Amino acid sequence: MIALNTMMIAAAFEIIAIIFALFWIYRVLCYDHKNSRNDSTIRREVEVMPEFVMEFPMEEMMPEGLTEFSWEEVRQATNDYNVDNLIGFGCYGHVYSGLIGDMPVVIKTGIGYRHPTFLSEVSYMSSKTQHRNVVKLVGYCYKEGEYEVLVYEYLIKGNLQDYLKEHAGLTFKQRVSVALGAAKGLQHLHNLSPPLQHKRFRTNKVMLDAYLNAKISDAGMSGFLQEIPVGRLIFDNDTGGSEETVDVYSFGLFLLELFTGEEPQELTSNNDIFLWIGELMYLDTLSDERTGTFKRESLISLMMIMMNCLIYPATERVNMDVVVTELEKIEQNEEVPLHMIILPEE
Ligand SMILES: Nc1ncnc2c1ncn2[C@@H]1O[C@H](COP(=O)(O)OP(=O)(O)OP(=O)(O)O)[C@@H](O)[C@H]1O
Repeated sequence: MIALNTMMIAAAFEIIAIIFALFWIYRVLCYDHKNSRNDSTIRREVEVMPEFVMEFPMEEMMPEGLTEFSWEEVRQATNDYNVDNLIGFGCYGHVYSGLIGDMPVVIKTGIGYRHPTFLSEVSYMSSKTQHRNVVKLVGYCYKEGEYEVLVYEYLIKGNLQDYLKEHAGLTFKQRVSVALGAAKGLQHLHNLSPPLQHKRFRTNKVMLDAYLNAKISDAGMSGFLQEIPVGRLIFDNDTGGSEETVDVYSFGLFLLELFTGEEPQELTSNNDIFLWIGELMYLDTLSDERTGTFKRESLISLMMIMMNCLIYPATERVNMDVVVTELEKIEQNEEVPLHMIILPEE
């Protein structure tokens, strides 16, 4: 028993040493001093950013490729806004599940909020968020000054945060695949021109379909929510970054929650980040019980990605292209070679 403990502690120290070494090598090699701005510059940018910036074209246009549902269709789909169909209360309004025809949908009712540019916002949102890892906006229902409703595809396994609580036995490989799906969704948003930031990315903004494919929800919603006079929403993530680096930071926290099953803590320095990421070493020693087997180098690569997402100053953070590439490598590393798959006998 003592020997086992000593081995576990030695393994833990070995991993810490490797991570620190890799991290410092990375910093020396990759830090772009010329183009870097320090954190206080970025903080100032966040402070002076106008609160109600609109990120979508202002001219009114009819949303293309979206279905316009009637008030009656929405009323029937929600069983007359029956409490049994109510699945949550979001910042935007009440959220219902229901069926329109035979299509399962999620209906977000923005009643009470008045967006004079609703149609152009919806149009913009839909055109920018068409990706297999982004929850699909299928339609809307709108009458100026009276009601506004967004209709999304329904993802049967709900949000990742709740799913993790009920499925602690999700394997390492499944978690990597969820992480990769979510990363690709964010990568798509960030690579748009101009880039679209999610701004409220976290585990409850990632939905899962029946096959555990991850899709980001509320992409492009920040424009809507900025108009709601609740200060908390605007700079939900004041972790010292602006533009896409805020989402990248959130993605680092998302990974920590996904792989530890614990809610993210407040991390205010690189030291805090090291300490929490270090906790992942327990996954190494407990691998069989909690998350199935996986290779140690995959865990180390994952910890490196987390560190590079969470690092201060924000200008040193990686972008989502790098995150996707690195997660793909981990996924391939965890793949069972074809010749090792034993097929059941006929
Ligand atoms: N497309 C979807 N498929 C399945 N469930 C969904 C979908 N969209 C939202 N939900 C669920 O509906 C509930 C409300 O979601 P919503 O995103 O509107 O608000 P929230 O995340 O609870 O809060 P916030 O307003 O801060 O975003 C959550 O339980 C969420 O998981």
